[in-house]
Amino acid sequence: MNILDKIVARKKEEVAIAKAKTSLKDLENLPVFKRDTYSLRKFLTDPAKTGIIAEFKRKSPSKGVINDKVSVEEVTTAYANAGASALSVLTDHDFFMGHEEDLIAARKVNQIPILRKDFMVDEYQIIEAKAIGADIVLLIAACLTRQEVSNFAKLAKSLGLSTLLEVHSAEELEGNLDPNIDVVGVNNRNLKDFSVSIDTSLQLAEIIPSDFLKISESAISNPETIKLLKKAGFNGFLIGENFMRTANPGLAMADFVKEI
Ligand SMILES: O=C(O)c1ccccc1NCC(=O)[C@H](O)[C@H](O)COP(=O)(O)O
Repeated sequence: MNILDKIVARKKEEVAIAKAKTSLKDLENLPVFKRDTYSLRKFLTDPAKTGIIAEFKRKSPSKGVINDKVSVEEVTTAYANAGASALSVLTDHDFFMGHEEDLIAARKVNQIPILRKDFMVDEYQIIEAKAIGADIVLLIAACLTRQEVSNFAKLAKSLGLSTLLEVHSAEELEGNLDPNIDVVGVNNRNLKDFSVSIDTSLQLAEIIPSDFLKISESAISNPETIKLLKKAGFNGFLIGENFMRTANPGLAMADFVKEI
């Protein structure tokens, strides 16, 4: 079993527990569920923003603990003030030391789109994402069938959420380009063996149809890479560890954006 298989197996158990604890009706009755959402497309194409989707990430399977000393409110507001187009907040507990409460806290203090960074395996999580304050859901092609991608993206659209489809290869891209997807993300990290290469983004950029915005995800650690990715047509850049490994991730982002 590779790490992605393990995460997905655990996620299915967690969803079963969550469903037994909180009904869909209870989620839909929360005031936050009824709010207007922020559009990822709108914020990614705003020239006043940087295109960076800045991630709050305490721990990862590939790096272990990155930073468990900082506050989600302080870091995410500093990211927003540094020009983030959107925020990404991990809500997976077991593998990333994240929590739904982190996203709830980030929502209370930010007025830009927030991605629920988790492994979606069930429609329940899409509804839950809206109920905890997210604006964007992540659909990882490697974890889902084409039918699930299509169904989940349709549900997300009906709730006013943006959908980010994550791919790592041409095979994952082809057949998953559903019209309800807003943005295609190319993950430079192979989630099965943790190898990373920016070339994955550069190669796939050419075959992502122009009607989808595109972002590059993972292993982005210097401004030169952003320049290269922009030239290849990327509208956005998902960055976690490079900021989170410092004592002051918001300041790290502010310094980084001076160079892009
Ligand atoms: O980051 C990991 O080790 C990882 C392992 C298994 C599944 C997913 C994983 N990461 C999720 C991500 O895609 C990243 O958190 C995100 O793209 C930011 O990457 P980075 O800037 O390299 O922290």
